[in-house]
Amino acid sequence: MGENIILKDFSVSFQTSQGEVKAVRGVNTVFESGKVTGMIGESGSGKSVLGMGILKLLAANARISGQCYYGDEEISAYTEKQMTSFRGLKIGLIPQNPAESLDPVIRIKKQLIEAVTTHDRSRKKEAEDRYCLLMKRFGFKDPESIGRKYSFQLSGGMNQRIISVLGLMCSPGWMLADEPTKGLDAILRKQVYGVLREVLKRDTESMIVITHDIILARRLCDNILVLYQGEVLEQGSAELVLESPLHPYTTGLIASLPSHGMVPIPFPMAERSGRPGCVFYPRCPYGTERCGSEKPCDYTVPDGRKVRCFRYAQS
Ligand SMILES: Nc1ncnc2c1ncn2[C@@H]1O[C@H](COP(=O)(O)OP(=O)(O)OP(=O)(O)O)[C@@H](O)[C@H]1O
Ligand code: NI
Repeated sequence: MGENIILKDFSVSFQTSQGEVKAVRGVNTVFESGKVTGMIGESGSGKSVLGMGILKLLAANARISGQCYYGDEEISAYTEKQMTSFRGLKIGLIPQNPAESLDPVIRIKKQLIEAVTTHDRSRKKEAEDRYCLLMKRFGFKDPESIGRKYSFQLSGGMNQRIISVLGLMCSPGWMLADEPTKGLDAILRKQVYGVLREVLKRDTESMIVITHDIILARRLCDNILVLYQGEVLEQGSAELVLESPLHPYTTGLIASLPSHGMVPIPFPMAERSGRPGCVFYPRCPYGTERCGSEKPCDYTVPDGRKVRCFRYAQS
């Protein structure tokens, strides 16, 4: 069995000229080894920052507080040097934008081999074998001829598959996939979904998937985290969270899906803004005076979910 990834009061803020932006706030969760955990939530809710925060791949103005553990190891305390050998080896990344993640002036094969040889030069032969095996598995019948090309000579779908191979080159126990289907049409979405399924079947059983695609999340994930303004408002089994949501925000998110009637979540009420309480209070149909003045914590309900809402507080 592999290691769990554990976050304790994990927060990320950015120092900007307009002041501090709190992108991720007080996240407590366990990403279970052997399971697929999905992160969902509106644009700007902090999904990518949380994912990249685990790998410490954040802009220079970012500040992390709280802890991130990989098993017993506190990786949030790692130096950049330690982090460099950790990334790729333990957690492979399928990043949001494949085109930006491949170097346009280095041939495909060279880049992919280097993913292994930067960690250990003696593994060149092994890397070559793995390259061939993975490329074939991802649908490239002739890995050598594709390997001589540059990323700009390939289609978006091909680059997406190559970036998945890149993430898998070092055989990491974990994969982190950031919006693997963003901006893709239905056919490519299906292809990427197939790739993730394949990765899960053959390479790693532990995965974090960031997505807007709730249908993908329902199909692929065992567990779900629901983010809103940098906070995890509900977490638990994907089936429970997506089929019978508890938090008013999750309920709203599901109801706003085309398949569920497209009922939008209400706009924030101006008179409720700027209060110190729950982040969702300005938009919440159940908001009470207490919600405006006090922050709820993560309440565990009998089915095992954790919900950050006073409606689920034990008396
Ligand atoms: N370098 C930065 N400096 C300042 N703010 C930042 C920086 N990077 C991200 N943010 C802010 O952090 C918040 C969370 O961003 P993030 O990219 O994690 O959202 P997301 O949930 O992944 O959205 P999307 O679904 O659109 O990808 C946003 O408000 C964003 O503007
Ligand atoms: Ni994102």
